[in-house]
Amino acid sequence: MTVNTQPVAERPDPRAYGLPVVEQDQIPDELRSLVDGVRNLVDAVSNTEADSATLAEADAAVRALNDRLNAARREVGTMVRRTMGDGTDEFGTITNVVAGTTNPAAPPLDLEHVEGGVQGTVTLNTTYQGPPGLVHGGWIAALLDQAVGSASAVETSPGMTAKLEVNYRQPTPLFTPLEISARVRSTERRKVYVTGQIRAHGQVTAEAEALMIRIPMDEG
Ligand SMILES: CCCCCCCC/C=C\CCCCCCCC(=O)SCCNC(=O)CCNC(=O)[C@H](O)C(C)(C)COP(=O)(O)OP(=O)(O)OC[C@H]1O[C@@H](n2cnc3c(N)ncnc32)[C@H](O)[C@@H]1OP(=O)(O)O
Repeated sequence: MTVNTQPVAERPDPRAYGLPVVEQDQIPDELRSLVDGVRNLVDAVSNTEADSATLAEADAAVRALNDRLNAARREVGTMVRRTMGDGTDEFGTITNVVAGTTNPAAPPLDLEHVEGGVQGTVTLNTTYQGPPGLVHGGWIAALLDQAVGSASAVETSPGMTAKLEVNYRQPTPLFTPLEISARVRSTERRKVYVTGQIRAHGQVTAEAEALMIRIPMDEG
């Protein structure tokens, strides 16, 4: 197996695949604020014990807003280009369910490029609950999938997850800063082997081994 974690200079431009690209810093502040507000709304709706009249009023207001916002929608597959801490660019779908900038269903996860991979911190509320007070195992896998995919993309080039094995070592708590990290371990042709971890209070709660397959490019 060849070990080569040097960044690949040639990166696919999503525009070449017919996908629109939005620059991260061109997303209006009003939209960022709305995303944050709706994230809080999801948490509020999930946990409310408000009376029926209040619920009916909120329901009508939300439905009216849906109609207004749906009057102008982005294309499915719209990508966002963002700069990861050290100046490295990353493309991702703007609605990516784990890290999409405009997706209120995505936890506010910003991964930064570090030597050999990525890392970031996220705190999850009850929207991501599985067992009482704990993060759902599917979301733990989703966070790790995003981290290994992102590490592979910035250290080599973008790809798809072919295999993801998750070990759940300890319960992962809600309302606690979680450190997410991933490192590229080795590469072999289009195969990229990546490991990932989630830590709470410095202890590993979940870890993953993944195989990413890079999107084929003109490299023989
Ligand atoms: C277009 C846009 C351009 C811009 C791009 C920007 C993108 C964003 C970038 C960055 C952000 C990153 C954040 C994302 C994170 C989340 C990722 C996900 O959730 S991905 C969704 C879940 N995964 C799937 O749905 C995959 C479904 N499977 C497939 O599509 C195929 O099976 C695929 C692509 C994985 C492989 O298919 P093949 O036809 O391309 O490749 P073959 O020729 O079969 O395999 C190549 C090598 O890999 C091995 N391989 C393939 N699959 C394997 C497996 N499951 N286990 C072991 N080896 C496998 C093969 O044995 C072969 O190895 P040998 O080079 O011959 O040694």
